[in-house]
Amino acid sequence: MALAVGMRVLTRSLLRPWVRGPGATPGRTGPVAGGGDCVRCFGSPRVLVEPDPAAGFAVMKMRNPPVNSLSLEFLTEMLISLEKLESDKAFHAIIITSDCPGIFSAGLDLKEMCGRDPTHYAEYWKAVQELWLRFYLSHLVVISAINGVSPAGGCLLALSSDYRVLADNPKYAIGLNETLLGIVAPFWFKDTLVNTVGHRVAERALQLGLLFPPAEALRVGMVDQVVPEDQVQSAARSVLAQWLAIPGHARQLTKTLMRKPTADRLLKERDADIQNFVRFISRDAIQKALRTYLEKLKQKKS
Ligand SMILES: CCCCC/C=C\CCC/C=C/CC(=O)SCCNC(=O)CCNC(=O)[C@H](O)C(C)(C)COP(=O)(O)OP(=O)(O)OC[C@H]1O[C@@H](n2cnc3c(N)ncnc32)[C@H](O)[C@@H]1OP(=O)(O)O
Repeated sequence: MALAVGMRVLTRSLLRPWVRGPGATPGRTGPVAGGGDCVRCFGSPRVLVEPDPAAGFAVMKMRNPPVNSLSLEFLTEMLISLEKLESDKAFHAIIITSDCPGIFSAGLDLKEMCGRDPTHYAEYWKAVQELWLRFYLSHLVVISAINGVSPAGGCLLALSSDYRVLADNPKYAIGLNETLLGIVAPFWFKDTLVNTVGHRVAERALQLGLLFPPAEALRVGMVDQVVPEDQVQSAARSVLAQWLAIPGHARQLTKTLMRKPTADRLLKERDADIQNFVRFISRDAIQKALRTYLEKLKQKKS
């Protein structure tokens, strides 16, 4: 409920053309991060959408610096952008990528899960569930152009796409590393990983909290393609052509056939999953582990 209200408010206030000016009028020209002009860009403070309706797709750029951590506001903005693209018949696909150099996404925002009250934890978790459900089941083709490190929730986001292209940089590790933080990946994170890499690889990766560098990620099937860093976006665009050449209804029904049983499990147990998360994250020992982890991240700098 709170999420729905939050989304309505954000829809009105945030979804606007990238350039100044009222309303979400398409067809304007404005500056793109990194220079140049972007015709018809729209988005919100943390999500830049570069649509190419003639080609049938849009690039969704995450820009929640410094590390694209998935805060409640950021999740909400991503959902709104996705919804907008899904409801426009001109779009059949999106490429999701990052605008933060070297980081695809640092995963869930630890500050949303630390030192807050149970109502906040419940609202946050509902938004996390929603993002996964919407991306995992989207009728659009979703390609991840992974141009940075992507632990935990960042990896989940990538795993929710239909195809993953990873930049070949040894720093760009990807995986569900929750156990390293002293927390546990929920069953739907686990199911998404199992569906991608199989039971044995997932079992080992989850227990050890493995973060796979590109060559390893490709070997175990965590990503579909590894390309030189400067070719990630072009490789994602190339592969998109193959996906868009398939009759849309057949591809969409097949995607649903493959993914619905996994999503249904969460849909059936959604409230229980929220309660479970709130109980788990509120434990003193878990709060302590998260604080220590955040502290370690800070100390790393000094
Ligand atoms: C039995 C049933 C159980 C049911 C349980 C249910 C649920 C529990 C499970 C919940 C699932 C959680 C999944 C997650 O996604 S948890 C998040 C995991 N993420 C990480 O481990 C990544 C942490 N970050 C890093 O490793 C690095 O920051 C980096 C991404 C590699 C980037 O490194 P670098 O470029 O050197 O940047 P800094 O480390 O200096 O970070 C800059 C700045 O950002 C803050 N930060 C980093 N990550 C996060 C984050 N995930 N959330 C919030 N903030 C983050 C970092 O603290 C720095 O802040 P300051 O500038 O203020 O110091």
